Formats: sequence, structure tokens, C-alpha cells
Amino acid sequence: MGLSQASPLASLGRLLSSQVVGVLDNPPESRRLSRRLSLSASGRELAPAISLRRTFREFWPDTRGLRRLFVAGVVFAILAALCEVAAIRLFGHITDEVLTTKNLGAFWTPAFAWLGLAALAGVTSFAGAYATALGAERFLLALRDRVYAHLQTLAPDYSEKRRLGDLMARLTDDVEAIEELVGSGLVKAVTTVASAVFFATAAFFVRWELALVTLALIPLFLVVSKVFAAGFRTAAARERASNGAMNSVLEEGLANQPLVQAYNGQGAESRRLHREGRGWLRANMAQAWLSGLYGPAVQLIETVCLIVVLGFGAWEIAAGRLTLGGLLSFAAYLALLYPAVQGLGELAMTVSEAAAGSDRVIEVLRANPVATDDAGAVAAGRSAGRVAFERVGFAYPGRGRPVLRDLSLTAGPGEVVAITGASGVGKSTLAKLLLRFYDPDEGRVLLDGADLRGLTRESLRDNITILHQETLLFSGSVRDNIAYGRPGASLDEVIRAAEAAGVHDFVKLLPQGYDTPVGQRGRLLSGGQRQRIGIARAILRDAPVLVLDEPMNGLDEATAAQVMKPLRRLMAGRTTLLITHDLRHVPEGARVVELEPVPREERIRLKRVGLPARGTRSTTSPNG
Ligand SMILES: Nc1ncnc2c1ncn2[C@@H]1O[C@H](COP(=O)(O)OP(=O)(O)OP(=O)(O)O)[C@@H](O)[C@H]1O
Repeated sequence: MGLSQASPLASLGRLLSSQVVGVLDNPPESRRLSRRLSLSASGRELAPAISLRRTFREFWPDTRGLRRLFVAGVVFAILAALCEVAAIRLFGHITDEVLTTKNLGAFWTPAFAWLGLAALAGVTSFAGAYATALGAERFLLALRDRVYAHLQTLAPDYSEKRRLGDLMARLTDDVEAIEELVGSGLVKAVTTVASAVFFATAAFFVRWELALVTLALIPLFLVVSKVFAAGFRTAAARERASNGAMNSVLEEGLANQPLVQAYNGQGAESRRLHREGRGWLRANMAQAWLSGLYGPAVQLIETVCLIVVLGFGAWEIAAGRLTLGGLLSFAAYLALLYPAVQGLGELAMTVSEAAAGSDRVIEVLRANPVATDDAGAVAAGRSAGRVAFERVGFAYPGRGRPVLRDLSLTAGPGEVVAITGASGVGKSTLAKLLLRFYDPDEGRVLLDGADLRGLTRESLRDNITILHQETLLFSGSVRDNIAYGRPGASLDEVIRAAEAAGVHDFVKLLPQGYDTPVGQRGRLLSGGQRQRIGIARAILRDAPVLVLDEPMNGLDEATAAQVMKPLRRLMAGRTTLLITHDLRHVPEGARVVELEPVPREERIRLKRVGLPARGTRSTTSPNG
């Protein structure tokens, strides 16, 4: 949406001014605008609308340190606009004093002055755009870091309960929307208003009666902007929705490709994509229809304005109240004024849309970390590894029924406590409490006799290694994934851990050895290989407490046996909580504890089914 390219008025404006239109109406802005429009339209139901003032209150402090850049952006853009005003004035002068009078001698001075002004406008326009972009990008960087850092403090369930794509949109598009509101948006608003005032004032100076007549036509632009804005918004919302649907079909289809092919579902998947693609096509065509109409509508109004200016101007020239140069420079001011006014109309629209986008970011920032460090929390240091659950009761937030009730359990260095029980009984929940993703509602969890609530989370987690059911790998190399256990570990240390975990032999055979990429989520490796890389990572981490959450899940007997060997090595000398529903994988000498579901009367019973070998302490049985 900008100055209509085909209109004579626009051509005149383009001819005389390349700088200001460029500053006020650059293409990335419009790209962002359409993304933002569509995003906020789809996200509206996810977060309540909040006021613009609240958005500024929340994010204005983030502009600290950048405000100078934004002020520079405004100052330079205003200078560029003033240069344009002066250049147009020179154009009028040349028309009257050189072209009309055919006096070539009077040409050179204004011509060089015009050139100088054009150069100055170019430099100031560049400086303004650069300073604003630098401020905007730094703002984005800092805000994205802030939101991401906050997300990292939330329990993993926060992300798990939400669509990943939606959270990513908050960190990218929504963060951009906020920047456009409190950073470059503000710069744009100030410079657009200032430029509109300059061009209007200059037009008044040329001939105020003519200016009054043409300014009276300005509301026509605003009405057209308003009418089209509603249509654009609906079309953008539809486009966003079908884009989301198309992405989910693609994501699901590609992620589950083995399943799709094994079940001969390729045709059905392609048809699904085609169906969603057709919806997307329709939505885009609605947008194209509106954009196609918008241009001619604006052009028509501009032509009306031009005819009015020419007609009125001819009358004024005939009456000797206006020169030809005056009329042309008047038209040129108009050619810059109208897009500025249009820009203001669009700005009002985008500001409210951007505020809606910022709701979604504020919603993330308002989410409280489930377990935060207490004011007096102390660092745990290297723990001996004595873990105790003391009469622990816990229900997930928002869930009435407790998962655990009155549970007591102890485990010491060198001990393996196998926790078994039916699916959903709360075995993994124990691990989450130990890592302080959550705090218990009743009772305490202790490490070396100290309540976890009195320890900093970071120092607590340094003492615990967890191996999940499915080893989580990043898409880096084998080496990166093992070294994740101890950032900065040397290749020798990585290899030693790999040898202990029984991965060295197969890594040696990989095409690039330890530098071989493991693929997305380690998909290029087998389940057993992934699990052993996880063990190598745990060995390198060398924490005194080990939580193994179904480490053999999904592995066949032979592979499980291969994994068990390094696992025993890993468990030696540490405190191990082995969560498993399969007693075949419980090593000899382990203490076995079976969790029973919290019955209707909300109690959980711990039943001891195995006795500790080597005289380890028995499980506390809390169920009185
Ligand atoms: N983030 C959560 N929010 C609400 N409820 C949850 C959450 N995580 C788990 N639950 C519920 O808590 C109960 C215990 O879950 P948990 O994962 O601890 O079971 P589990 O014994 O490890 O099961 P499995 O052997 O199937 O892995 C289940 O009923 C589960 O639905």
C-alpha cells in the first residue's frame, strides 16, 4: 500500500523525490505488516487484548540504551524531508526562471543547489534508515533474548502443553510486532507526521487557497484506507489460518514419514496437503483481489486531486496569482503529502494489530516459573548423593487429584532403587520433583538432608543426571552431543566417556567419526546407539545422582543387554533411581519399590516387593 505507481501525480512525486517516499514506505515494512496482521488475527483468541499503554509500559524500558538511535533516526528522516521540500522549491524556481523565460544562464546555480540537496537528502535518509534499523534490530535481539530466557525458567510442561509453532511465532513475529510498535513504529509515526506537516505547510506557502481545496480531499484517502483495512484484516486472518493448517499437515506428514509409507498413506497425505493448499490459494487470491482493487481506487482519487489542482491552478495562473513553476511544485508537494497521509492511516491500523501481537508475548512473560529459587537459597556444592522423599504429596497445577500422596523414599550413594508401577502412577513425576520442575504440595524432598527448596536450582541440577526414555539429542555431531554433558570437554574426555559407554567402536566406523552429524533428533542413529550416546554424556557429566527413566524402553533384548553394560558402569558409586515398568531390567541387588495409584480416598501406598541386597536401607513405607 503506497503511492500508486501509474498515476501522473505519483510519477511527478517519484521524479522529484526518491528519498522521502523510500523512508516512509519501504518494502520490508509492508512484508512485516502483512505477517503481523495475519498473526495477530489468528492469535487474538489466545490472549486477552490489552491497551496500548500497557504495551508501552511493559516494553518501553527495553528501548533503554537505544533511544539515541531512534532519535537519530527521527532527526535524519526529518532532515531528508526538509531537503525534499527545498528541492521541490528549486524545481519551481527553475521552471519559472529558466524554462518559462528560456534563460539558460539562470539554470546552473539552482541546478547545482538541487544536486547538493539531493545528495544531502540521500545521506540523511540513509543515516536515518540505518540508525532506525540498528535500534530496531538491537531491540529485537534483546527482547527475544529476554523472552527466551524467561521461557527457559518455566517448567518443560509449559512448552509441552502448547503448540511449538505458536511459541516460536511469539519469539519471532510477535517480538517483531512489538518492536514496530515501540521502536521503529514510533520513529515512523513521528517522521510521517512531521513530513506531512512540512509538505502541507510548503503547499500552503505556494498557494494557500489551492492547498485548502486539495487538503479537503484528504479524507477520501482515509476513507478508502479504512474500508480496505477491514477486508485486508479478514483476508490476512484466513491466510494465516490456512497457512497454519498447511504447515501442520506438512510437519506431521514429514515427521511420520515411515508410518505414512508403511501404511500406504502417501496419497491421502498428498490429498490433505492439496486440500489445505487450495484453502491457502483462496485466501491469497482474496488478498490479491483487494490489493488489485486498492491500487486503482487510490489512483482514481489521486487523478481527481490532480484534475482539481490543474483546473484550479490554470484558473489561478490565468488570474496571475500563480506561476507555472508554483503549480508544478504544488503538485509535487501533494505527491509526497498524500502517501504520508495514507501512511498515517495504515499506521493507526498496524498499531492496534501490533498491540494484539504483544499480548501474546506478555502472556509468556507473565507465566511464572513453577519452582523459583528462594531468597535465601544456597548452592548445593558437590553432593554425596543422599536423596530422600519425605511424606511427599503432589498434584499437577490445575489437576484436582493428586498423583502422589504421603510418599517416602530414600536412596544413598551406591544404591540402585528401582521404581516400578503401572503406567501413569507417577514414576516420572518423582524425577520432576527431584529436579525441581515442581515443588511438592506436602512433605519435602531432600538432598544430603537439605530441603531442595533451600538450594539453588542450578546447583541442584548440577548434581543430577537424567536419562530419558528416549535419549534427547541435538542435531549437531556425535561429539557435540556427548560434550553436552560437560561443556568445554576435550575430545580426549569425550572419547574416554564414549569408550566407557560402549559407543567408541561404532563411532569409529561412522563416516566422519566423532564429527558425524546425528541428524534431526539423532534420527540417523539407532535407538540403542542414541541411548549409549546419552550414557556417554551422563558419564562425562559425572553427577552423584542418576535418574534413569525407562532407559531400555523400545530396545530389543540384545540391544538392551548392550546398553546395560555401560549403564552398570555409570551407576557404580552413584545414587540411582531407576524408573522402569519392566523388572527384567532391574540389576541384581537393587531395591525395588512399586508405586500404587492414589486411590479414590487420595492415598498412595508404597509396597516393598524386593529386598535390598548388601544390607541397604529398606524403603520407607508411608501408607500407614
Ligand atoms: N504436566 C502434567 N500436567 C498434568 N498432569 C500430568 C502432567 N504430567 C503427567 N501428568 C499426569 O500425572 C500422572 C503421572 O504421570 P507420570 O508421567 O509420572 O506417570 P508414569 O508412572 O511415569 O507413567 P509411564 O510409566 O506411563 O511413563 C499421569 O496420570 C499423567 O497423566
